[in-house]
Amino acid sequence: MTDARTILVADDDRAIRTVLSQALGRAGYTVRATSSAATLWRWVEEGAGDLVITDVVMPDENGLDLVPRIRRVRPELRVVVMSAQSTFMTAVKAAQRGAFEYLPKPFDLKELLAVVARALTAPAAAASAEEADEEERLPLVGRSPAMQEIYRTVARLTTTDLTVMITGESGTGKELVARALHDYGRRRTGPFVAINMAAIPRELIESELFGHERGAFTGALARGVGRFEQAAGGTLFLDEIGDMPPEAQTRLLRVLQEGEFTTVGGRNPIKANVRIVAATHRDLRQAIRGGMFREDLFYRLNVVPIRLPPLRERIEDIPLLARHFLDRAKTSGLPSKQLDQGAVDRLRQHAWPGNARELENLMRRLAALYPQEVIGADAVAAELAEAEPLAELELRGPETLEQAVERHLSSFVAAQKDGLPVRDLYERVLAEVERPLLRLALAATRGNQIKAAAMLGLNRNTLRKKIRELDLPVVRGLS
Ligand SMILES: Nc1ncnc2c1ncn2[C@@H]1O[C@H](COP(=O)(O)OP(=O)(O)OP(=O)(O)O)[C@@H](O)[C@H]1O
Repeated sequence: MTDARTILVADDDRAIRTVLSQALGRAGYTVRATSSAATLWRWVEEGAGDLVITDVVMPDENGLDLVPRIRRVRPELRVVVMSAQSTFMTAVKAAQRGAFEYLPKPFDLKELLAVVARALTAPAAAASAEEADEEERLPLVGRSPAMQEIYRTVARLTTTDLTVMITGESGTGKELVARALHDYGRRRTGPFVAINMAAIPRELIESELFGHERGAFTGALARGVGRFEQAAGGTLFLDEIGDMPPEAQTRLLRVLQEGEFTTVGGRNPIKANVRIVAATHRDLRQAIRGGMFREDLFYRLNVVPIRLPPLRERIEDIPLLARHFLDRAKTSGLPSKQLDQGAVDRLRQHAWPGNARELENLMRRLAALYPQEVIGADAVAAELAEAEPLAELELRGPETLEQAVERHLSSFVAAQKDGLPVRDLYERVLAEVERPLLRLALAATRGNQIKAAAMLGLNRNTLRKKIRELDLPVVRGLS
């Protein structure tokens, strides 16, 4: 190492200044620490320091506001922002204003030292500090360490166009993260176009994605613009990518490799100008092993993976999320409600197989159905029990669903003479289960597909597709 690098630290908390000075000093750096933004600014203007570490909330000025000013006068001077207000917006603002890194407090000293080392050695980027004064509307809620990690990743990605693959169980917020990547990213002035692979008939996916020429197939009466073209200059969100049929996968791979595409039935290549964000609740590695998903496409899409943890792995987020969903319910016209401590405790005990979406639906139901303003544990327990008839059903009765299915299947297999039964057995058996299940859900909700989808824990588009595939009668106007 050449002569010691100097680090400027600004934080109004003396304890933090001491800890940082000691840790950085031990690591061989020279440290100048102050409690005020004004002093930090003076040092910066004087040309002192090789790196800045600043807190956000200081008595005289907000550390985040200082970042673009520092970047303007000394573009080479990197700034690391620390904050105890570890919300999504702090992370995003820090990134958008040109901070090198954002550290939610409390942080680990080892992590801090690693960030400092990177900040002092990373090659200069051509990033420009851009100020965006978006209102404090939090698109993503939750302060668990797992969500903090996601905020940091999303924030870092707002200054790039890298392809992102979001995985997570249904209802964990994959679409929300995709939107945040767009809304706070470089392409935010362009369109955000979403396409759900599970909701479109397989034979139409390619034309939906890439468009088609007039007469390209029966029914193609006019030229159709595909989502790739619609999303030009913006973001294309490929939802349920694990459900993409093989031919479409091959075509998508080619587009990603070559940066251009042709419409179905067309000849002239069109330049692709989209940022791709893909999402799936499936285990794609398993799909690859099973020959259902192309490995080369997976690696093209999985440039930056983001894994959204299920809600049961971050129960500390439940109170904040519940509050957030009650507020949302109120904005959409439902009465204002609060949860008492018992209700919150009851929420924490639930397993949340439907994740944030299940919690959101529950909060809407509570807001809509319960007259009292403060909701207690009993109401929550009653609604949770109501929402779980299937789980209970399986435990009750002389025969479980699984046993019944097994009994039917065994006699079916035994009836096959040489032991090797018909083709498509898997699909056929699943359809046998899906058909009555969907029929029941539709009957119970009097044909209301939105409610039936919520009851089943399915995406509305997925339900619609299944109704079509299984040829179920659609009864309208009942509700
Ligand atoms: N961290 C969060 N903060 C606030 N709202 C959230 C959060 N996570 C999820 N939600 C809300 O929960 C609902 C479900 O989220 P979303 O549709 O993004 O899930 P998903 O993972 O895409 O689900 P699926 O795989 O079933 O399509 C949405 O209404 C979303 O706004």
